[in-house]
Amino acid sequence: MERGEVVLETRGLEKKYGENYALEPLDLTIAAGSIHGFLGKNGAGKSTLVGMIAGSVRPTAGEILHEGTDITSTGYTERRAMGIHLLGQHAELVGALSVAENLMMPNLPRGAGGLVKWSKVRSEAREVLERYRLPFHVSTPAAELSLHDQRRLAIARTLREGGSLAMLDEPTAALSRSERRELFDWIRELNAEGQTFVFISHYNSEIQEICDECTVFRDGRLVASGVNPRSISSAEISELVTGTAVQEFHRVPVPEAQAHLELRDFRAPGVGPIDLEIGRGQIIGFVGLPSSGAKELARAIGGLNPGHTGEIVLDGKAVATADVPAAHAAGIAYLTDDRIHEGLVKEISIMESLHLGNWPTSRGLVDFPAMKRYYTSINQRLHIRSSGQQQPVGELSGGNQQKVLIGAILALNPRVIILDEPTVGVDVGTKEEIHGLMDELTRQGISVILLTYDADEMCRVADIVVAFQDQRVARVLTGADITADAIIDSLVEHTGVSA
Ligand SMILES: Nc1ncnc2c1ncn2[C@@H]1O[C@H](COP(=O)(O)OP(=O)(O)OP(=O)(O)O)[C@@H](O)[C@H]1O
Repeated sequence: MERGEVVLETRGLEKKYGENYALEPLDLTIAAGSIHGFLGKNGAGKSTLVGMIAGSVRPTAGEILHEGTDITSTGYTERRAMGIHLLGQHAELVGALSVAENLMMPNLPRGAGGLVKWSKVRSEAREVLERYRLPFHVSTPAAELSLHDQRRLAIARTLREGGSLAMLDEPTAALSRSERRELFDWIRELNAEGQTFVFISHYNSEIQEICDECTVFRDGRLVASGVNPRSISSAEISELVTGTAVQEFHRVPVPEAQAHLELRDFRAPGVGPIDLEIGRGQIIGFVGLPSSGAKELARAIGGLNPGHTGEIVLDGKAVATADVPAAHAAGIAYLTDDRIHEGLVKEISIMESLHLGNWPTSRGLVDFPAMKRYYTSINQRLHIRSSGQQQPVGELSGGNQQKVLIGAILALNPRVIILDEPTVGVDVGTKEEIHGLMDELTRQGISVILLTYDADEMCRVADIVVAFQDQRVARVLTGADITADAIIDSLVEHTGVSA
């Protein structure tokens, strides 16, 4: 197909759940050889649209044409064979299967009699791993890779499959800067060879860097199309997405504060010894490459990385965080970056999810009015897009699930909160609301430990940044020294690897 010809077209394509539109009737074209961005607030309908194009979500009405052929009733597998691929928001790997099998499925090379040629599976997989510079062993089961590495493997698989249209739904979520850079290099390389992409991201800078054209959705409706993201400013993109001007939140730093959380000769699997003090009402950032100790320490404090020695002292008293319930009892709550496996139970309603394991009671009975009041207050604050408090969280969009998870952490009334990638998957407006909320919590005396791969976010909200390397604290940044470059340099200096 020639560059510029229509590779995909939708006519009156719509999706309703019950009476509610996830996506109103939509006419859209995607040009061959383009990198087409889909932008929009949480719950705007972006994932629904790519799901309908890929064949994993059934439209309520309308048509989808691929290279001029109506594929509306064509199944998901057939669409893959036609070259339509979707990398969804979750890794979508088969945990029990090896890296090689995950990469080569469903088209495993076969010999006479249909027998799988395993040596070929492994050698072809090795080539893909080499091409995408992924240091995995082909025989390792995917489940043994970290969430982060599973994501990289899933990206490599989608890009390897190529075809006429590759759709990437928030592919950079929780990737480090260097991995983003690599991903963009791969995308550009493949695009130069003619590959068409749909790219979904909540980062305006990424949209401006990689997309030729974009379409903007709001609350299930197309609000702008044919937008060249490089011809407008980032603030203008934010305004298109949210419908209002978005004010960036900048925290007034709290450089010093009375000790609140202290770690003394603290050691946990993959980290230590650590001696560290966190002041009351401070936001302290932990940065580090995978296995540096940053995440390991945060998880150990939150009770997710058992087997630690040494002391955690909170408000002058030693506390136990041997597991998550113990950490909660001590007043320490951890917001996971893995909401699918560690966060939410998909079948449970929003209202119940906000109190998972911690239902308010009155005279020994579940206090439903209190649960309802809490739902209302969180909803006023974070604007969860849903059909109501009873909707199962599994039916919410990714960003709205994240809002529920944040609400669930706050319902624990913690004294210390550990936020692991709190704004991944949330739209530009909500991101600023979450930053404002963090600031407000610290003014109430709550201390925050923040992990984020977004250096800009770290600079805007952290009072102190602790850089980890080789399982120890390598550097502490404060005040004007907290800059994106300094954060990246502090990793590069010690490792020679760019962050
Ligand atoms: N199975 C379902 N049942 C009911 N409603 C659903 C279901 N799946 C999605 N929705 C609704 O469809 C709407 C669009 O969701 P979608 O996931 O497409 O949003 P999105 O633009 O991708 O958002 P995000 O940026 O948060 O990922 C949301 O309001 C969501 O709650």
